[in-house]
Amino acid sequence: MSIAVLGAGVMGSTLLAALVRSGHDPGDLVVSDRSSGRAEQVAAEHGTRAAASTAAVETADVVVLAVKPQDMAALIEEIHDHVRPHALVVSIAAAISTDYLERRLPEGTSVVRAMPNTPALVDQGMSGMSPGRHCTPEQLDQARALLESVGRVIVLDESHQDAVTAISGSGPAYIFYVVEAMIEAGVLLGLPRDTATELVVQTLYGAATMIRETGTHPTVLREQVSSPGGTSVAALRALEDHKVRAAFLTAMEAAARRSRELSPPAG
Ligand SMILES: NC(=O)C1=CN([C@@H]2O[C@H](COP(=O)(O)OP(=O)(O)OC[C@H]3O[C@@H](n4cnc5c(N)ncnc54)[C@H](OP(=O)(O)O)[C@@H]3O)[C@@H](O)[C@H]2O)C=CC1
Ligand SMILES: O=C(O)[C@@H]1CCC=N1
Repeated sequence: MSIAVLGAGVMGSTLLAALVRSGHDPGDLVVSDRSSGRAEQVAAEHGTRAAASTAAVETADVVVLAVKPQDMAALIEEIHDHVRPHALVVSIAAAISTDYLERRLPEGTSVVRAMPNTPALVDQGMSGMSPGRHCTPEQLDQARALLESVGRVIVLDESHQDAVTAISGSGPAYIFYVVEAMIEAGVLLGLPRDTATELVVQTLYGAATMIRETGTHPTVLREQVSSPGGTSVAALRALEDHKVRAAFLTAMEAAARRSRELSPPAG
């Protein structure tokens, strides 16, 4: 199966690397970018080919659109006459609906909208995907296999994609922000920065592994850490005083709203 990745930025290059790691023949993979130098550099790193977007899609069974939402209209116009009749188009762009893609691609083109995240770089990604009108079950499986090469995948109604973008798409940014803040706190408390970093990163990794492996509700896990009258409840009281939980709710509402704002009209 031949796959073209259009856009060799953070996500395009991450997906390309993962496809090679998961056993795809690099000869079946081609990457393009607005900057041909960037496409060639990314292709060389992974032993794949680089080409112009038009040439890349001419031989592709699956076309991955990995450009920013603002660049999508121009890219689709560019490739419109070159997409193969039975190709599957998978867009990973925030805010771009399947309806928008279907109206601009040749009539009947099969489309999947997906929202992965950057932990795909270490095969621990989380993707939510939604099929378009013409996507067959086999093509949905094809898209699933592609995204499973970088982590977990759920299929859900497209009406939830702004929420997926706000939670798991942008989610790594919030987690890194919390990690930064905890490291800074460690430095404030007198720890060397590398010691603070090791303590925080392993704590995050351990806590995430516990949630995943025990299946225990996070509230129960938090209660297990919180000794009566102890240190954890003192810290959690301060987080409540500063309305951190409310801040997270507001933040993710803002991300979903931004996703809706970025969404161009379908017609
Ligand atoms: N970063 C993330 O965490 C996630 C991003 N996404 C989505 O993935 C998409 C890509 O994001 P990201 O990788 O971060 O963005 P980047 O800006 O890193 O990568 C996009 C690349 O596409 C290039 N490009 C622009 N127009 C074209 C074109 N017409 N043909 C070929 N290449 C083109 C850009 O060039 P130039 O630099 O010149 O603009 C850039 O190199 C976005 O739509 C985003 O919403 C989804 C999930 C997570
Ligand atoms: O910030 C963004 O717009 C993109 C979409 C999800 C993660 N990064």
